Amino acid sequence: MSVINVKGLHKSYGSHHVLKGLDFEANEGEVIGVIGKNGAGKSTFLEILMTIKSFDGGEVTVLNEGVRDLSMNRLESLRRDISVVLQPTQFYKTLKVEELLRLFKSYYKSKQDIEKIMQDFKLEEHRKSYFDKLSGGWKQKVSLAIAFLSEPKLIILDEPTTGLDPHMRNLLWSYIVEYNQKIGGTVILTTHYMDEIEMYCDKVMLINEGKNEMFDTTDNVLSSGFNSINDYYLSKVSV
Ligand SMILES: Nc1ncnc2c1ncn2[C@@H]1O[C@H](COP(=O)(O)OP(=O)(O)OP(=O)(O)O)[C@@H](O)[C@H]1O
Repeated sequence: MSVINVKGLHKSYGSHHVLKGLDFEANEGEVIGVIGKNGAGKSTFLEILMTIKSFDGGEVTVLNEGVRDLSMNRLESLRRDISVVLQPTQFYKTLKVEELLRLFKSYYKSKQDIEKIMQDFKLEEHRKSYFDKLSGGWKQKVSLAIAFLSEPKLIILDEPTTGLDPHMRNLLWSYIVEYNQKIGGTVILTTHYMDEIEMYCDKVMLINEGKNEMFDTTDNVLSSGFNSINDYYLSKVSV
């Protein structure tokens, strides 16, 4: 089943034309990595899928809803099925980890057991820590736990593992993979780590010059004569 369908997507910031007719599709249960050099438009693309950024042309359908002309009610109901990891905001600062999870549980009207989430994400040792005082990796873990609280159909993650140590990176990926396998949820993420794409993603899209220069399975890319996704990237994208 199609979860996201994008056709001919255009997005400009003033006179800066960032996305120039991008096509994309995600089906239920797929893990898709979006790659491209700095400034290629990856975050812009993800934010459009998250329904938090407008666009100038093309069609974007998320969970069977065309997102351009949705009423606020329909948009809110659509957003309930999508989890995103956003940059932590000011208000996180004054809350402890456990309080934050309880707050989002009530916000999402989630039936998930906070204790179980806390165990799954191994957050117990920081239960009483203020979010603001945690290291970057721990903040990422808490943000992911929050994302999984709502049992979303779709998870969109912008560079979820940037700046994390290798163990933390593995741990985050194990949560993503488990969510994907247990619930059959769809995951779309950006990363600059080509090894992650190779190990964990079913498909990969390369955004270059505002378009999907390549969108294929990682297996197909590797069997087309490249030793790694990193080799592919280096051969296709100029500095
Ligand atoms: N709100 C904005 N206003 C103006 N220009 C913007 C805005 N957001 C992004 N841009 C520009 O659009 C282009 C694409 O940015 P975007 O953040 O989508 O790229 P990216 O591929 O995610 O980059 P990176 O890998 O560095 O995170 C960049 O040139 C950026 O400067």
